[in-house]
Amino acid sequence: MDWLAWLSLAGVCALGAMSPGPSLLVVVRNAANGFAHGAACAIAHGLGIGCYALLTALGLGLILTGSPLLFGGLQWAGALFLVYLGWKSIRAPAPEPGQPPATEPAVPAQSVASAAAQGFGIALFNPKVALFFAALFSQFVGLGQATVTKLAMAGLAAGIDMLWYLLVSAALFFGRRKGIRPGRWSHRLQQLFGVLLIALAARLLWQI
Ligand SMILES: NC(=[NH2+])NCCC[C@H](N)C(=O)O
Repeated sequence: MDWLAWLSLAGVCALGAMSPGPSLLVVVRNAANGFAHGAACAIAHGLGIGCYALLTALGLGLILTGSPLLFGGLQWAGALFLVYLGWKSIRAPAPEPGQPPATEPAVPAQSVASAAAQGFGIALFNPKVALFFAALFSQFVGLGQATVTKLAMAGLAAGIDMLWYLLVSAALFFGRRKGIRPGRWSHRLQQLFGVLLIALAARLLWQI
């Protein structure tokens, strides 16, 4: 993989982590119990993402060596799914001006360990994550690719997710004190995510 491929992988992972969904909800709800809860949830979520991403990269590698034809089919299905995700992100409705962002009730006060368990659990059971990594990695796994490359891909995805949700927890903790709220920028980021996903899928067409 060249540096451009690594860069686009990192960009899509970052925007994937930033897009709203069940994982964000779980981190936000746990962060409402305090920074330690949010951080534990974020770190465990990142670890869950790492396990998932590694299994997906290794699995795709096995499929590619066993049946290149099946892999080709998966790669196309993955590209179509990325276009679909991208389109949905671009078309996502903007928040109404002046409307306060939905505030999530905190989960009932519980231990930091239980916050971590929730983070790990949602990474494994969030259906968006499974499809996302299968589609994304099918665009980057190649024949004869070293296992360490796949490990690095999974590590990159896990690290980015972890960092993002740690930032979210910190922003919620400090922002709540200062009364800062996430604004329109999250909508713009989501649209940028959409464009990047479609560009990535288009790369497959280019390679033929
Ligand atoms: N890189 C990823 N797709 N990470 C998983 C998080 C997905 C999404 N942000 C959610 O909250 O559900």
